[in-house]
Amino acid sequence: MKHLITNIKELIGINSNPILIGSEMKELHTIKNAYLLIEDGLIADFGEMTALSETDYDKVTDASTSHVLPAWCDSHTHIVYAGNREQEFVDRINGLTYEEIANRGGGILNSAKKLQETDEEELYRQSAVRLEEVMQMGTGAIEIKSGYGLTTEAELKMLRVIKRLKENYPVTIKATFLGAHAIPAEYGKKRDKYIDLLIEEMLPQIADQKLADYIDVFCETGYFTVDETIKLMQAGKEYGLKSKLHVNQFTAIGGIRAAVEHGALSVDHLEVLLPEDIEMLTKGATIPVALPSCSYFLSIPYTPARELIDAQLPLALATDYNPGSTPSGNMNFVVATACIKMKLTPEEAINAATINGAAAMELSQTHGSIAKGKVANFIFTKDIPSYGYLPYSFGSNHIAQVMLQGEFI
Ligand SMILES: N=CN[C@@H](CCC(=O)O)C(=O)O
Ligand SMILES: [Zn+2]
Repeated sequence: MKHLITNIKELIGINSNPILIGSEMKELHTIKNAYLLIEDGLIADFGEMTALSETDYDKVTDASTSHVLPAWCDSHTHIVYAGNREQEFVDRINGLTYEEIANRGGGILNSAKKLQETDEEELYRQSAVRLEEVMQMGTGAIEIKSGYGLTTEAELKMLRVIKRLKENYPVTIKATFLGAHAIPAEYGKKRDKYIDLLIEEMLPQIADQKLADYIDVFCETGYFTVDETIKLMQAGKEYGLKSKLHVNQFTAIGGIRAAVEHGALSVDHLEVLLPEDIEMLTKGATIPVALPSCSYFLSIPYTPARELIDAQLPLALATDYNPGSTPSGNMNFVVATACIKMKLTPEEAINAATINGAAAMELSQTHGSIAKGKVANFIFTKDIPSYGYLPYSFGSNHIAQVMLQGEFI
């Protein structure tokens, strides 16, 4: 099946590099008045309209009112959860902090209780609604974490739901095991017993059933220590799982050094960064990932993204869609907020949300840019004056249509 898209106002994100680093992120290559040829769900060709040679196509679509860019690659989400935490939102408005709510048994443990009480079918149904919502907002590849189960049974349930979503939707999904999201209350002072459960009971079953691509740990004061994080990264590695870590959200305790030294794929959050953390990142290949919607929702500092890019590091942007700190999966808002609050240029923000997001999921050979052979995942915009208008005119929906795997959804 050959589908030709003609007269594209501007085709955006033409790039064959697997990741863009530092000043490279400023470049966003485009072609004005372009065509795009899609064959069997992949990009077969593209170029200027004037270079298009006459051939037979099965379908032709005129895109003369659209800018076309790669679908978003959201490398950090927790979209499989049960219910919501709207009450905690109101509690925070009334003066409690995220930490105070967690210390009273709210937060992650609140979501874990809800998820344990929800059957697998209902959990799938609620999660599928969220996945469909983010696809309509332009997301074509997404990472989804477990971590609201915190028992073997409930963690496996979450990961099976992710597997079913993978099978049923035309969006590329990577699954991450985040059993080390919080210590369940019943383990109290016996935290070592919970770490043993993660390593000796959960990991082997998850690996045996091929339910996860990565392992994650919430390395943070009050959650998991650096030593525990290292132990879990090493255990994951024995089962072939690279790490993608939650680090430096509230405090800088040395998680970044551990991540880089143990070859983590990404370090995510980074709202609180010390100069030595940035220095450490320049010595390794671990990708920093910023989550600006989380900063927005919790009123915590924004990741110093300018400093990271100016240190010649790559940067990826993701949503962190979850019920507690970021009940939003809108990558368009993430891109706009990165420009408005973190001083990224529109070019840097779009690159961070596409090709660098793909790299943070090891998908950049197939996703995240316009290049021959890549999956035909695109956002077709409404009639806007330029791609910079997307973050500038924040909060409006500028998407006319989304194409995933060569089909309009
Ligand atoms: N920080 C850790 N985990 C999630 C939020 C957890 C929650 O509040 O449910 C995050 O990435 O922000
Ligand atoms: Zn998260």
